[in-house]
Amino acid sequence: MSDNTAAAQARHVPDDLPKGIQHYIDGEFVDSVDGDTFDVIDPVSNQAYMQAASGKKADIDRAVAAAKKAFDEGPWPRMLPRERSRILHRIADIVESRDARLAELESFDSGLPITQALGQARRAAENFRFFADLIVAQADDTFKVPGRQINYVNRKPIGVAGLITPWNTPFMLESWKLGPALATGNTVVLKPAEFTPLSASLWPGIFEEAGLPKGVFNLVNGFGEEGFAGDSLVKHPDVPLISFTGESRTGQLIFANAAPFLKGLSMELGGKSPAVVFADADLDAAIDATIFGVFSLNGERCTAGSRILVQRDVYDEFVERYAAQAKRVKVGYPHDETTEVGALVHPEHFAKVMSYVELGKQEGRLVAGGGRPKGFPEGNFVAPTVFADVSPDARIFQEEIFGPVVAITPFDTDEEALALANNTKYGLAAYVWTNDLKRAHNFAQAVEAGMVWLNSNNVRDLRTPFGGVKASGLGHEGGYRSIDFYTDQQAVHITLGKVHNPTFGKQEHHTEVELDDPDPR
Ligand SMILES: NC(=O)C1=CN([C@@H]2O[C@H](COP(=O)(O)OP(=O)(O)OC[C@H]3O[C@@H](n4cnc5c(N)ncnc54)[C@H](O)[C@@H]3O)[C@@H](O)[C@H]2O)C=CC1
Ligand SMILES: O=C(O)/C=C/C=C(\O)C(=O)O
Repeated sequence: MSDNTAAAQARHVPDDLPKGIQHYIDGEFVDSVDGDTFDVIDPVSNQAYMQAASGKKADIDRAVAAAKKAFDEGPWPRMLPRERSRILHRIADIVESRDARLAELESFDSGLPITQALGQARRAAENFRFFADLIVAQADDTFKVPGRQINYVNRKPIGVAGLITPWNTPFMLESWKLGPALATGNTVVLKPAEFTPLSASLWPGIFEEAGLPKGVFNLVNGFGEEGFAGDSLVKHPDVPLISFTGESRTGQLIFANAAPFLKGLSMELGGKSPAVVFADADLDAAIDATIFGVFSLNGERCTAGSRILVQRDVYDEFVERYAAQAKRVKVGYPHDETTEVGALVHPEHFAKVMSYVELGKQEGRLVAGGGRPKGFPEGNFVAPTVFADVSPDARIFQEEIFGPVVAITPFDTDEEALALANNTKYGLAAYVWTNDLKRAHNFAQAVEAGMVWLNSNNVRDLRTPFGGVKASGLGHEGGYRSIDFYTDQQAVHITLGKVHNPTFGKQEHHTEVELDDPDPR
């Protein structure tokens, strides 16, 4: 593709792009040991705009060795939570102060609309600030026990955490893991998604400026497959923890590869979440929220409400109004502040989403979109696409598309709505629209989803857990669940008074412990 194409002319290339993207190991930017690189492309022109270092086992070995040394010998795990918290707050301040630049780079690299990329950059700062506060507020359990014992929980950082992240909102999802892993005193090796390495290349500067000690944060770019960076991180014996966000089938592979090492695993995986609209719902609110729920972040969002189930009494009205609104969603260049849906991340992903759009034309009734939008002859642009009357066994009802494509299906009764909602291998999120309080809560109790939003948009307080059930994940991140994942909780039992030893082997009667040394409470 030449530079004269419409897309190449329309794209906005940020000033002062780095010359190339390197790894960052033990406080230094470095190339791959074998010198290998890969092309990084922008999704508007699909042209390579730079090269990134392609990490393999040797690079992961170097990064893990640096992180292990920083853990075994460095100050980070030994600092008081308050001291680490100060550095994390500084990181949050720096991220906030660079939000516009971060958004510009993220939007250019990933195709996310600039206004949404800005929101995600601010959410990344919030993640650091939240864990900076949480680690100081953390109260560990202490119990007074009969026999003048005290039992308490000693939380300890675990070691080198391997963090493997996807491309849909890269910087923010990296912060999701970096915040708690660092707050709790671990050291890390981050392996960002190969489609979108640009924003991650800003972490080293941010961390250095905030005063994070050398070796605590390490970054290895590259692919996930066997022998490459992701796989090598999972199989490294000195990495006891892997926190992974990505596709369910990648999660299964990582699970298997980590099994021989019995590693701690946190898995945030795919989704095909239902949005259930009952006839008594506030339809205006339900339509606005379900439009946002599947078309924001270009539809490349794990919690997308990509199956909308609508009660038959309002089905025709809903479909008509929904399609009309979907047609008004503004597709545009990612850097344009009025854009609501930008360009999908990569031509491979674009081809996948387009293949589902074509399949949908056989499996459902196309009522909006259906392919490349007018005015965008190149680049990874897909018009917001709506299929109605989709049967529950259709592939577009069952499979995660991860793009701006939604399937709408009618139902009659509450029982049918629940059965349809649960009729998928995934269980990440569910959204329910009804004005009947009992119905809403009963549905929430029964639906197979890690997160449920009732008459509500996808907004999560950082104290609540994020995670899925079934093929959508294993474990939860967020709030104290993240602190639990990134720490060992050692139970310590101590006797303060007289020790009541059992009399085994002394030919005496074996008696119950006597409380002759009363607890002074
Ligand atoms: N549940 C959640 O919290 C979220 C889940 N996701 C899911 O992420 C997916 C989209 O992201 P993708 O980047 O396409 O996922 P992916 O699974 O293809 O890749 C994710 C990361 O894993 C690495 N990887 C691939 N194979 C690996 C292996 N064998 N060993 C170690 N690492 C490996 C990749 O290089 C990348 O960094 C969607 O399924 C989406 O639902 C996205 C955001 C949030
Ligand atoms: O920060 C959160 O609470 C949610 C993030 C959600 C996504 O990244 C997603 O839905 O893809």
